[in-house]
Amino acid sequence: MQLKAENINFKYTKDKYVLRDINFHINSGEVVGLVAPSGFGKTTLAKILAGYITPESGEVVLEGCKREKNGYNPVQLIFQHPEKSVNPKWKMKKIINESFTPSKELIEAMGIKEGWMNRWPSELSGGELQRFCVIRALSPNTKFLIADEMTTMLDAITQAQIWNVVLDYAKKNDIGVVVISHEKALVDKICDRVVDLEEFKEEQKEVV
Ligand SMILES: Nc1ncnc2c1ncn2[C@@H]1O[C@H](COP(=O)(O)OP(=O)(O)OP(=O)(O)O)[C@@H](O)[C@H]1O
Repeated sequence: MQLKAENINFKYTKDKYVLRDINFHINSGEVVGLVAPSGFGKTTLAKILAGYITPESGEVVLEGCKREKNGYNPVQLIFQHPEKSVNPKWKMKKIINESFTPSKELIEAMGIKEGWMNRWPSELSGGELQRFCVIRALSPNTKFLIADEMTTMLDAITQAQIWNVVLDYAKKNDIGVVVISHEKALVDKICDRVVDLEEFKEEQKEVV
């Protein structure tokens, strides 16, 4: 299976392209880094790959898998700030079971404590909450995972624990993982290959 973005052009405002003729692909089971300086459009490309926003031109193709319009999204996106991606009016028990029931082993490996299940999102730390958001994205129907600065706000131990679980799960389930991070050491350590958006820089020009 392959997730592919071809000749992507996108702009938020009419006078400046954020993405210009961008090509990107990832195969099942691959771990691919997506790097570039701040503001280069990494998050924008992540949202396009996940189908959250539509490019002005170009195409995103998910080869070998059908995307249901109102069904589960096989391309899951995890953001840096977990508090923005959970319903504050739901308790953690409901949040973690939103799309599937994760196994006890997975919950334990992620370091989630039983006592957290009855809490509201506002009663957990950022690292505790992010563990829920990561597990929630590891459904059997997930084919690709886009981790957009997923562990940037967390301490080194929590970061390592979460990545160990994600990479182990991805390997066992043949999931492709896109790693968006400013942490070069992390990208170099876990990625099979790295795509640098800066290499497309020459083509990201102001529209006259
Ligand atoms: N909703 C929006 N409306 C207008 N401009 C936006 C919007 N979202 C992002 N931008 C702009 O688009 C550009 C790319 O933003 P994006 O978040 O994709 O970059 P990034 O490479 O992920 O940055 P960072 O590494 O800082 O997270 C930035 O100049 C940003 O200001």
